[in-house]
Amino acid sequence: MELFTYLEQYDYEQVVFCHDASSGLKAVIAIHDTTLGPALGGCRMWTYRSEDEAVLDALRLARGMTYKAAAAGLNLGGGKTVILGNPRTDKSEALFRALGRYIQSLGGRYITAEDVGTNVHDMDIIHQETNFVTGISKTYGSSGNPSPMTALGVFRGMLATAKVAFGTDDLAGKTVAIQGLGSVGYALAEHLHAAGANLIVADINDTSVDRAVKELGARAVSPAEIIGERCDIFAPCALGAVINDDTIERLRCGAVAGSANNQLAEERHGDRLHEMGIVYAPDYVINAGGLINVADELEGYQPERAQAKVEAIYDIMLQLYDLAAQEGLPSHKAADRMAQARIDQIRGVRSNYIAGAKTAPNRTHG
Ligand SMILES: NC(=O)C1=CN([C@@H]2O[C@H](COP(=O)(O)OP(=O)(O)OC[C@H]3O[C@@H](n4cnc5c(N)ncnc54)[C@H](O)[C@@H]3O)[C@@H](O)[C@H]2O)C=CC1
Ligand SMILES: O=C(O)CCC(=O)C(=O)O
Repeated sequence: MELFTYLEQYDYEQVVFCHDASSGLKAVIAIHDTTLGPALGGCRMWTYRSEDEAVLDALRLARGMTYKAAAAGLNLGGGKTVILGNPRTDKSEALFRALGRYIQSLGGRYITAEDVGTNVHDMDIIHQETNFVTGISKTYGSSGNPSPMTALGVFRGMLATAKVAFGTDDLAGKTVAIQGLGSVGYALAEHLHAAGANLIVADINDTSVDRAVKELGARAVSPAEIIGERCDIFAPCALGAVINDDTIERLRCGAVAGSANNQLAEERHGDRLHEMGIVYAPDYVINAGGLINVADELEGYQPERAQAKVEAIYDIMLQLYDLAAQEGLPSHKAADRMAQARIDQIRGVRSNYIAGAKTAPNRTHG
């Protein structure tokens, strides 16, 4: 990868390569844009096939966070960390503390949280070295695991999507195919079950699939089949780039709405969904619930306030679909336009110098 060419193309601010020989830490912190505030985004731990793949993942995820915060109305920029390693075998206190020290060295330009492969316990370890971490244990006055709020936001966004795709936001009797029953996917399945939806599920981990079959009456299919299942809504809740050249023509759904980041392998796949008449819920708008929840910590966490903002994803999604219809745009392009417009407006407002300006949210606990 031509790194600086890529950074220039999408206007990234900073990439930090973190290496610590004693703990074995190899990580990349990508900061895309801090116009609206400090970059906040989770920390992913994954067994990447190559270093290039890891760097690109960090970059793509960080840029998504810039737009996610902007579209959600938060005063935060976009960043993300990836740790190269196996989350099952390579975790240690030393590794997360080494990362915490790198995050501390950025002086608040970047704040971390959970992502795939990391959890509240890992964040608590990072917290031993830095306050620039969210989603730590509730005993610190923090918000804990963001996944339930992400799932709630996706559920609310799915209701809005159904309204546009099917003319009703009643999901009773609708069929939703969920790819990935992890922290978010399973909690989403529970909301859908409670709303009377029929579930089709797949995961590479049989335990969560068996549980969904038993507890939620879901029908299980293999990970290879799920994307081609006939359903009303396909919900990608595993990893990114699932809508790609190999999968897109197999979709048999009226809408795509799920939690995974970077669902579209390329922008043109969003255009193709639009041509196919499939309503696409832009990932970074519908999955902002976790971010909204952890961001609330920066003002002193209040669960009711955070939940109200997460539930408002329903309204943001409807505004977005309205904009897309008015402008004749595919929804992913309308989302980019909505997010970029806010960043540009606030950049203009902030161009006036004022002494002692509030530049970042204040964390009210340690
Ligand atoms: N946890 C959160 O609050 C947020 C998560 N997201 C995104 O949502 C997605 C899911 O996140 P989590 O639930 O936290 O992760 P997780 O790691 O708990 O769950 C992912 C699940 O997907 C399964 N999976 C992996 N590959 C699969 C495949 N090929 N087919 C079917 N299942 C597969 C895994 O076995 C696992 O159960 C990720 O893309 C993440 O970046 C986005 C915003 C916030
Ligand atoms: O929900 C989180 O863990 C923090 C935000 C984030 O990293 C994300 O939305 O992808």
